[in-house]
Amino acid sequence: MYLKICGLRTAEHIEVALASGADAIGFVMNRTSSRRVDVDQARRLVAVVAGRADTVLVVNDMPADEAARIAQQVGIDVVQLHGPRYDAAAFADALAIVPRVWRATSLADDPDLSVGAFGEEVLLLDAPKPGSGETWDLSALVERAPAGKWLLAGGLNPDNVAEAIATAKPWGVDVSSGVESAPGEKDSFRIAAFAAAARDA
Ligand SMILES: O=C(O)c1ccccc1NCC(=O)[C@H](O)[C@H](O)COP(=O)(O)O
Repeated sequence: MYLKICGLRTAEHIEVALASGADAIGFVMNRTSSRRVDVDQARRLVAVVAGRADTVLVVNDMPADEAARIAQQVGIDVVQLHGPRYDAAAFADALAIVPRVWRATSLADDPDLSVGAFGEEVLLLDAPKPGSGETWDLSALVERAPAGKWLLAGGLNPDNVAEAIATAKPWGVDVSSGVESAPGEKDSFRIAAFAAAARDA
């Protein structure tokens, strides 16, 4: 079970996530997010990860090519284009700069659940409002879960992730709010508990 912990902003919580078995560390560059980091912060945090996991730049209000250039500049492995504003041309713009792009969407926004539809390496299926901690009805996935590398996200937490995995049978999971003690404030114990619950699912 591939595990992404998203919205990290401190070396302390990156180390906890890595020690807990995280395969990916997400950094958010969204103007209004409580988890946002700037380019200099991202550069420093990438150095903390030091190749021990995939690093992911998460954007939804920035042009795809700008996000790709930032990722290339600071050494982030993956660009996660989040939401319906990113069409096939946007993915092509990003892929012309970096080799690894992920597509994040919701069932409401995009009925095309085929991994790779826009050249993405991984498809992330999320609640309609990203980073909100809101859960969504996974029953629609029981018959329509995609084949290949896809991440389940949206309102996951240490208490519900095992059931979510059993229901949707994803390739991996992604979490942000569910491992926080307050908006933007990651909680080491919840990170470890989430990772253990996902691993044991
Ligand atoms: O996390 C954010 O603040 C955010 C803001 C704007 C666009 C995307 C954002 N996060 C994307 C992610 O990959 C989150 O991990 C995912 O939406 C799950 O979030 P949560 O429901 O809080 O676990």
